[in-house]
Amino acid sequence: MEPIIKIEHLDKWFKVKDMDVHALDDISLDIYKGEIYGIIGMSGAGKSTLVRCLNFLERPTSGDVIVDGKNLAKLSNKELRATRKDIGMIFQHFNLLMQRNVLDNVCFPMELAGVKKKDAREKALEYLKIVGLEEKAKAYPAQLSGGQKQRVAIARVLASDPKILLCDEATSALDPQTTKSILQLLKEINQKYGITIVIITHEMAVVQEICSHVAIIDHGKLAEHGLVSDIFTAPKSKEAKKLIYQGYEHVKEMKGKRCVRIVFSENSSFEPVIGNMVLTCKAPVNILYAHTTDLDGVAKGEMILQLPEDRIIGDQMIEYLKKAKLAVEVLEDYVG
Ligand SMILES: Nc1ncnc2c1ncn2[C@@H]1O[C@H](COP(=O)(O)OP(=O)(O)OP(=O)(O)O)[C@@H](O)[C@H]1O
Repeated sequence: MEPIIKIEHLDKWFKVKDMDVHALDDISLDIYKGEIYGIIGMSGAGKSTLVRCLNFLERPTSGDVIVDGKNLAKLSNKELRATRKDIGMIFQHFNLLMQRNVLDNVCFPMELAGVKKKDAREKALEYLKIVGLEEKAKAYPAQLSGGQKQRVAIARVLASDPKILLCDEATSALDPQTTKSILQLLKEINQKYGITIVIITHEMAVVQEICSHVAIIDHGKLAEHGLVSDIFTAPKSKEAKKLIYQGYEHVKEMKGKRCVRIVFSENSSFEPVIGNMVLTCKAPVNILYAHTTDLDGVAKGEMILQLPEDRIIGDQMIEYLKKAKLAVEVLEDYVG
């Protein structure tokens, strides 16, 4: 199967006064139909530039973007416009037309495409129903909450029947509860219509909530990519580790101490493992953090243990946990 988005050796340079900024540095990535692909990185990493290169809002300096078999660099302007119709986009600040009501906002792209007014309204109401906002059809954007505005933007993008939906920090202006409901809606859309979704975010929680795959971008380079559950269980790059650990509330407690992070499938019997480890090594451990996360339908448990000060006993414990086939990561290098 061919990927629906193929990014090959993508490079983007910006010239700012007499300085050259290397915003994207040799990025190659395959995204397949039906995936929810997260692109995550710190501020300035190059995420927005990358997503804007996917529909040629930004032209890459070199490299190729192939969407549904079409190399965007080789298309005429007309062909590019036609291909862009397959790629919808939603934004952090929703980009609604403030002087139009909700229904007219959703109708707008259909009007531009020449759909008859009556048909457009019917379709728009259908999409408003899907996003749960039928009763707000006559309201104006100023009368809506942030979450409702993003729902309108989602209904509007669905009205163009996209194959791909790009979400640029689409939940960054929303509170955690509203974020969850918008992510749930995106997941439903992905499952119901088979739309491939690319999500740009700086929050690992967003990736963990709905993405099947993730690419970690750091200083314009691809640091690591793959299945979210694999990277969560055993992050390899320093950037992936940083992103996964940045959410821990107990980071302060871990500072200066020797801690390990273990990850296990929820149904595996980890409790006897910890208990037996303590009995075998004859030293107690401190549980600093324990949490279960649902990653794309796979329940994963994670725990952060503070090891005894005695290094030899600590080493024995690490060995014990590894022998028990748990994913074990020593945290001392990355905390703080
Ligand atoms: N139009 C532009 N002109 C000049 N430099 C730019 C332009 N757009 C982006 N850059 C630079 O490219 C780099 C990557 O920026 P980009 O906006 O893609 O990062 P980001 O990961 O999306 O960051 P954020 O999360 O803060 O939006 C930054 O150094 C930025 O200053």
